[in-house]
Amino acid sequence: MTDIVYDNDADLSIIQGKKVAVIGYGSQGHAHAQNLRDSGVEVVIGLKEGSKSKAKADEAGFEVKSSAEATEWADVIVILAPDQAQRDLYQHDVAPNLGAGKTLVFSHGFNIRFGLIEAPAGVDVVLVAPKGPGHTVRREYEAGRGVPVIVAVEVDESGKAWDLAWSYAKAIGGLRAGGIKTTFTEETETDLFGEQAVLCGGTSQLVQYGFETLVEAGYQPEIAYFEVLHELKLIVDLMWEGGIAKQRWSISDTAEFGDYVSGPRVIDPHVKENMKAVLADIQSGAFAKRFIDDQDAGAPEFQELRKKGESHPIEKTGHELRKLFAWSKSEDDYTDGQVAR
Ligand SMILES: NC(=O)C1=CN([C@@H]2O[C@H](COP(=O)(O)OP(=O)(O)OC[C@H]3O[C@@H](n4cnc5c(N)ncnc54)[C@H](OP(=O)(O)O)[C@@H]3O)[C@@H](O)[C@H]2O)C=CC1
Ligand SMILES: CC[C@](O)(C(C)=O)C(=O)O
Ligand SMILES: [Mg+2]
Ligand SMILES: [Mg+2]
Repeated sequence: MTDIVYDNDADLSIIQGKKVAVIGYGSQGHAHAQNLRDSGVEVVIGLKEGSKSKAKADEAGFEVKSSAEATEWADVIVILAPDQAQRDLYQHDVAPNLGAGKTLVFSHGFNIRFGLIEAPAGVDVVLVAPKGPGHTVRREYEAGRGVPVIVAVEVDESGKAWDLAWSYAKAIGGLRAGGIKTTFTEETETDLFGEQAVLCGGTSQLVQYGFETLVEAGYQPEIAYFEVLHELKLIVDLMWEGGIAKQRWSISDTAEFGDYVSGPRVIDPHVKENMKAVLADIQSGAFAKRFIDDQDAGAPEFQELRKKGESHPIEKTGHELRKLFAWSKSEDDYTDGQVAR
């Protein structure tokens, strides 16, 4: 069994003794910044000129500097801008202000693994990657729990990079759930695979096909939505609590038998071959190149795919239905006022 690191194995005072700049105040950025601060760490936020996020960081009571000033001020610089923005941000604002003895922290290894960022000599480079969305990282911390983290050290010039990384992981709440050692390569490739093949890409496509199949057969879209999307969370919650076995224990025997006979008809062995092809594109760098080249060109492919996803009929059905839930809060709270985003 892999060693799992918990709160008692890490020294919080290490990160409490550092000045930390969190660059980016989005999903991960706001969560790391607020959890660090609640753990007694001195934090400033680094943002670009005219940033839309500045108001939120101000409202939360943080000092906001330019990314360059924040990097110059800090001992520990946490790069939590979007992956596609990190290369330019690093070149223009971070690198010129990175003195020896500082530490760079990432939450995803993309830019290091694919050679888009190369830290200078004298700088430690570490990864503390929560295995969950940033808003959950904050929510769990506030609830006295945490989201598991995986932790890596790419460069350990100081000889103290691991101690600092575990201390940081503890401060954001990750070691309440547990931390596992990894490498930048393992984190990057498994994270990209998980989100593309199963968690985001695979699941979204499965749900859309399920919805389309029922609606095209003449069933009501609202009932199709409940069946393939709403209830998915309730089923996955059981898997999360006790594995696939607990989910199968809770459902009816009819559902369990259908699971065994029809699951492999839908997700047949070709799907595993497709997954292997997706993994190969991640490992070779083909996916990273496609993503970054598109971003460099103004993201035409990304924008077109996003628009197509947003206009799928399941989004309209879901938007209307969720408004009717008694516990529903405005979707504007987490979509910046836009439907489905
Ligand atoms: N989202 C998640 O839950 C997870 C993300 N990660 C990793 O965490 C990192 C951050 O991702 P995520 O939180 O999704 O990012 P977001 O897209 O939520 O980050 C947006 C933030 O970055 C700011 N930003 C954008 N460009 C720059 C720039 N050039 N300089 C400074 N700030 C900038 C934005 O400012 P503005 O408002 O002005 O645009 C905003 O504050 C990535 O490496 C990602 O892979 C890892 C695990 C999970
Ligand atoms: C599953 C998507 C993710 O990898 C995450 C929330 O962990 C991401 O990049 O946002
Ligand atoms: Mg990811
Ligand atoms: Mg992830």
